[in-house]
Amino acid sequence: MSEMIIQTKGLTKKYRGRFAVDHLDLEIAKGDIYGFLGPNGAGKTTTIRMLLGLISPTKGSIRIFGRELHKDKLAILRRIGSLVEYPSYYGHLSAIENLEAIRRILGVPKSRIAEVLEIVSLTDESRRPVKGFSLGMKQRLGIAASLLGSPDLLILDEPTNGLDPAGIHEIRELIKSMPSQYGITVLVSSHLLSEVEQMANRVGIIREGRMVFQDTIQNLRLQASHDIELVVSEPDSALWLARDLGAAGVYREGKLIFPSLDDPQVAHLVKRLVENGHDIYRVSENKKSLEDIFMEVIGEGSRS
Ligand SMILES: Nc1ncnc2c1ncn2[C@@H]1O[C@H](COP(=O)(O)OP(=O)(O)OP(=O)(O)O)[C@@H](O)[C@H]1O
Repeated sequence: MSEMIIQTKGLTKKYRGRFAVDHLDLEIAKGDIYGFLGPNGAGKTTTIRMLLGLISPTKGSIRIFGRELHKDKLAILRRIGSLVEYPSYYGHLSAIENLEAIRRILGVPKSRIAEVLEIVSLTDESRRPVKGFSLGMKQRLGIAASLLGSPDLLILDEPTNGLDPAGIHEIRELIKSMPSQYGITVLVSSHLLSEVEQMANRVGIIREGRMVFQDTIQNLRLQASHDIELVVSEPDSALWLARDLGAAGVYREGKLIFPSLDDPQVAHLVKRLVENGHDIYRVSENKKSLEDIFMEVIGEGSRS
């Protein structure tokens, strides 16, 4: 099994008796781009604040880089870069000057500023006052700042929130390069699956503080049921025959719809229908989009 970078057990945060985060077991391995998903108010920011040691858990444990966060906080945090909500800058100062202020606090070499500006493709704009930057450029500058300390782990809270499609694309490409080019593991939160599905290899979905799904995106797709749709010559009697065979379906918009039939069941059903004199015009699979599956998982599905 690959090395765990973040592992929480029963991580819980209560505010005035209400669970903001409820017994969360996060597992993020080295090299992951982990999409941390959930609707607004699900508990993502609260979880991230606990991971960064900004607030204490009510209960549960946090291990980062294999060590307990509360025992080795400073050593662990030194290896984490983060961007939580909108970063604030001195608007009248340039990108270089803003980064210089942070560099001094961190005590890293001056040469690191040019390196991080290069990584986020802001080298050409680095002498302009930040107040003229677009939101996407400001977010990239925030990521540059989080990279100054050469972190092993990057934690980004909704980095694409409020960006236009071009800005989202830039941040996505930047995040995608982190594990492969710089060996950095990434935790990125979002309330939209579409924003993380093209960059994350694993996702954790939370709803009302609880983990409802944690696995690869491929397995998220697989776990969803696919409807099998049949168009036949005599739908009513075909439906009865299918019921006798144990396949409960419905007739809708000219199609017989059967949820969750596996391949042998489909083959058996088709065979028996043909044997009983039915003409079968079409057999198709209605695959749900990843977004449909996500909405179902977070309990906002219109079809379930
Ligand atoms: N300091 C606080 N005091 C009381 N309740 C809080 C506090 N911080 C968060 N909460 C509550 O905890 C729950 C989770 O909030 P959190 O901000 O972690 O969600 P989120 O998933 O990050 O959502 P968003 O994307 O809207 O920030 C919400 O119901 C919120 O109202």
